Formats: sequence, structure tokens, C-alpha cells
Amino acid sequence: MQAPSVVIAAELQRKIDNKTKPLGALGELESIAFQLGKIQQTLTPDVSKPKMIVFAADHGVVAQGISLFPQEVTPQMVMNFLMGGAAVSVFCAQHNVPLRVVDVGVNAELDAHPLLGSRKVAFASKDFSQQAAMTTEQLEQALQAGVDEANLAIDDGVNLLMFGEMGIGNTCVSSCMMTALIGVSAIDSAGRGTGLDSAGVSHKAQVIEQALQRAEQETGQIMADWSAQTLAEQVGGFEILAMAGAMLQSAQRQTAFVVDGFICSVALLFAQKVAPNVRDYAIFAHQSNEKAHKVLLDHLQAEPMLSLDLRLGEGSGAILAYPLMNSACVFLNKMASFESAGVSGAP
Ligand SMILES: O=C(O)c1ccc[n+]([C@@H]2O[C@H](COP(=O)([O-])O)[C@@H](O)[C@H]2O)c1
Ligand SMILES: Cc1cc2nc[nH]c2cc1C
Repeated sequence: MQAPSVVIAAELQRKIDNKTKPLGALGELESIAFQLGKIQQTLTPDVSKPKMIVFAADHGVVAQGISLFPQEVTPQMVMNFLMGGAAVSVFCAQHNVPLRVVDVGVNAELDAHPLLGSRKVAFASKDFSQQAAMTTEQLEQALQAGVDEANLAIDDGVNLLMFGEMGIGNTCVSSCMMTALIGVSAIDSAGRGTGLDSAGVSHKAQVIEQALQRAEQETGQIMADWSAQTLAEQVGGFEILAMAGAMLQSAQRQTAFVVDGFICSVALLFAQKVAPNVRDYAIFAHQSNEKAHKVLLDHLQAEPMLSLDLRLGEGSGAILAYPLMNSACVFLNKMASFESAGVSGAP
């Protein structure tokens, strides 16, 4: 995968700087405009054809009591997305952004629906505190589900992909993957998720430690030496891997994508292990209230657009940041330059 060419960078920066404003006065909007221009290789970037894809799956590790909510909530929320009642549904409707929900491992049979993609890999991953989360074949299927979804969207002309997720227990899975990927302790990677108290968070950290010890024993390797494949098989989750696959394919096709909260950021961290350049195509929407998200964003050297104390997932932060990305394009495409407006003080 190629990094975006920097040939256009100087010209883009000059265009941004010549708009009728003091140098740098549009702050982070300028960085977003610059990044979108670079990804799309144009001085007139455009995000007028966005799409939100929410990947949903269940996780065997919920058997260890690591979430406040029961597993049935995953299919129930999928129905809520499809019926238009979830946060991501109403915000997507507000901004006219098409929403698609993709089942990659929900522990229920789901009826066909026009907004639902059926790419079920299994009825939930296995409990990774006891055994590997998935087989190699399942891992490949989950990644491919994301690749296929990104291709469908981009073939249809989508120029900005937003990813979200739904899966009871997936903050535990994400924390475990984060610990395996960057070596922070489970105490630091585990957080409240849907609302655990501090005893619940300690228990969650213990489950993560136990899972990683089991996996190190079973693979005969310390986690720092795991390949991306081993890591995903041992402690991955289907919707997280599908998001990673979609991110990798988005980048491969030079299409910008929006990273939502903690779980989505872990998907990017994993994708980066597969192909480091994927990071260049990622726009970070917000900093979640999940405690490890800040640590992870710092690790990724990412400066998200918003910090609203959200801890919902679903792509809710991504869709809330969308109007700002649109504004970044609008200022670059429509604002007058010092020269065209006859304003003095051009840089
Ligand atoms: O995106 C985030 O930062 C985020 C933080 C906390 C919770 N969530 C959502 O809550 C669910 C997982 O929480 P839990 O406690 O069941 O692991 C899952 O459906 C996520 O979308 C999402
Ligand atoms: C109600 C509910 C909605 C969600 N949306 C994303 N994760 C969620 C978890 C719960 C519990």
C-alpha cells in the first residue's frame, strides 16, 4: 500500500494559506482540508458522497462477566439501527448519510433487511480466556467482509467511509488487542465500557491478563513476537477485524475513512500492524471517554476533531464530526483568496 503522494502538498498548503484569513486561523480544519486534498490528490477535495458502515458481532468472552449488559443487546441494537432509532441512525438521517449495518458474527439469526449486509462468520467468537477466539479461516473471512464492504461502497462512488461497531463485550476485546499490540498493561488498557464500576474494571483486566497468558502458552511465543495473524486468532473479534479489513481496502483505494471511538481506533492499530501506511488515510473523529482511548490516540500521534465525552460507539462520533469535514472542503473550495477578494496582507 502506498502513502499518498506528497507532490501536491506544497500547492495545497499555498491554497490554504491564501484564503482570506490570518495564517493558520482555521486551525484543525486546515489540517483536515490538507489531509483530504492529499488523499484525493486534488486541490478541491470532496466528501459529498459519504457512507457509514456499522459492523456488528458478539464475543464469547462475555461469559466471563466483563460487560454490564447481556449479549442479547447486540442483535437488539442491530434491529434498532435498522429501524432508525439508534443514535447513529438519527445522526446519519440528520446529515443525509446512508447507513449500512453488517452482521459479521452476531449471536442470533437476523432477518433480511435492505440496510443489512449478511456476512456472518460465526455466531460469536470463542471465549478467548479459555481458547483461541477464532480459526485462521474465520479471521480471513472477517477481514474479507470488510474488504468487500469497502469495495462495494467505493465502486458506488463513495468518497468518505465512516466506520462504526456494535458488540457487547467488545471493549474487553479491544483492550486485550491493544495490550497485545503495544504492550501497555491490562490495568491501563481496560476501562468501563458500557459502565462497569471500578471492581468490574479490575475483573476485566484480570480476564485480559488470563487470556494473554493462556495465548502465550498455547502459541509458545510471547505476545510481543506474535504476527498479526496469531494475535487476531488468539484475541480478536469479528467486527474489529472487519473494520480493519475495510480500513486497509479504503487506504488501498486511496479513499479517506473516519475513525470513531476506542474500538475503531484499535481496529486501526491492528490494520497498521498489517500495513503501516493505512494511518495516512485515517481521520480521527473524537476522543472517547473510554480511558485507554487517550493512551491509544497518543500512541498513534492522532489529534481527534472532537472531545465530547462520548462512550457509545456505533460510529456516533464519526457522524457527528462529518459536518466539520464537509466544512473543511467547503472553505478550501469556496472561500475567496486574498487576491480574488482584493484583501491586503497576503502571506
Ligand atoms: O467507541 C467507544 O469508545 C466505546 C466505548 C464504550 C462502549 N462502547 C460501545 O459499547 C459496547 C461495548 O461495551 P462493553 O462494556 O459491552 O464492552 C459496544 O457496542 C461499543 O460500541 C463504545
Ligand atoms: C444500549 C446500548 C447501545 C449501544 N450502542 C453501542 N453499544 C451499545 C451498548 C448498549 C448497552
